[in-house]
Amino acid sequence: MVTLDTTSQMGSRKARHYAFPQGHSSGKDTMNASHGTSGTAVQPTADKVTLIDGYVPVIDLSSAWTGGPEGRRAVGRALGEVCEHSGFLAVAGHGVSETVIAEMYRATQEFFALPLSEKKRLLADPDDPLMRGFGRPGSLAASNADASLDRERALPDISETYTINKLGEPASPGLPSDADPHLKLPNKWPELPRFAEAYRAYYAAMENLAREIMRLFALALDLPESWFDDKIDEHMTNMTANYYPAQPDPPEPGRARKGHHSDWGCLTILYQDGAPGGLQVLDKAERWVEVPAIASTFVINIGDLMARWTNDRWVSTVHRVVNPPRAVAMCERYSVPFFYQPNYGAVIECIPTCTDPGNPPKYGPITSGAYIMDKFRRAYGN
Ligand SMILES: O=C(O)CCC(=O)C(=O)O
Ligand SMILES: [Fe+2]
Repeated sequence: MVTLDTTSQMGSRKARHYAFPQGHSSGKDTMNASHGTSGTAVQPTADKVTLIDGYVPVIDLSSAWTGGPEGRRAVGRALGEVCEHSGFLAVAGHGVSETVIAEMYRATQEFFALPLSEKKRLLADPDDPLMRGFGRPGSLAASNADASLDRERALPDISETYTINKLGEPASPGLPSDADPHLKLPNKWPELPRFAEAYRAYYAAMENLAREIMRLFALALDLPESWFDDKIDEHMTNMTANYYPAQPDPPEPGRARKGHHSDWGCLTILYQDGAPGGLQVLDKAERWVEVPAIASTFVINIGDLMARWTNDRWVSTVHRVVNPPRAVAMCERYSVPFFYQPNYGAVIECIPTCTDPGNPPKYGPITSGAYIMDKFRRAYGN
């Protein structure tokens, strides 16, 4: 699948990226198809929801689609347990077309391969609270509640980003009249063949998956299955492609591909390729645990807003993206998170089943829109 020649690349200082294995574009959806992912492929079995156990387990969603109410409850239970423990998992059986994923990945590689001057033509409007287009340098670690802004901003993440949001689409969700009009700035599309098409198709697939996962989350929280529906039907989700360039020279001490942080929104659905210098999560013993890229799965994690919504019953776990070891420093990496963010006006306040007399609500109400805009200001200074 993925082969790495670590002996000669430092000499050539030539960036390496992960090619699709032969036959990938057949359009067939199989559990073993792969597009730059590595690690063990997982095989769903009819009678198991948890395919691989651990701090970041692999959960098979198939029973939620095919197993009737009992299947949905079983998957909901499994998701709920993980969300209380690590808040990080990989999902198989998600139903997203391999072709849609492969097209998004191809488009992503093509975009970041453009000359910097071309990418800068799509630079995010400084007034855009959601930083759509080619992102400014920034530091995710600066968004942490306890961060020293000056220190973190002096050590920006070693990545490039490109972001779209549904609010920037022609038929975009409504906003209250007092909302910042810049939220409606249009998405910035590169003039690359089939790029916008690939991104829109992938975004739509993520919207479907996220909505379904929210329904399973409702079951996990002993809520009616449709409880979240009217809070996410006009969601304002940023989909961000991350490009982590090769590192011919050792990075400045203290700088990482992405500094440690927790995600801000409700849940993140992450596509990651299997290149070295990847994702790690902090476990309960404060050890960094690698999150391998497993073929045909997505990583899912809970964000701060969901932790707040559940009165901290569910956890938003700290993670980071490390620099590659020097022996493979010429390996580029790509990842594409879909940061699911409820409707602008959705009021996030303690979910009724997450409190009782001995466990009062810890946080006051806040709207989804105000919350996310504040996080952006911290990380990118807008
Ligand atoms: O690149 C990754 O695997 C994760 C990136 C990430 O954590 C983020 O963009 O919030
Ligand atoms: Fe993250």
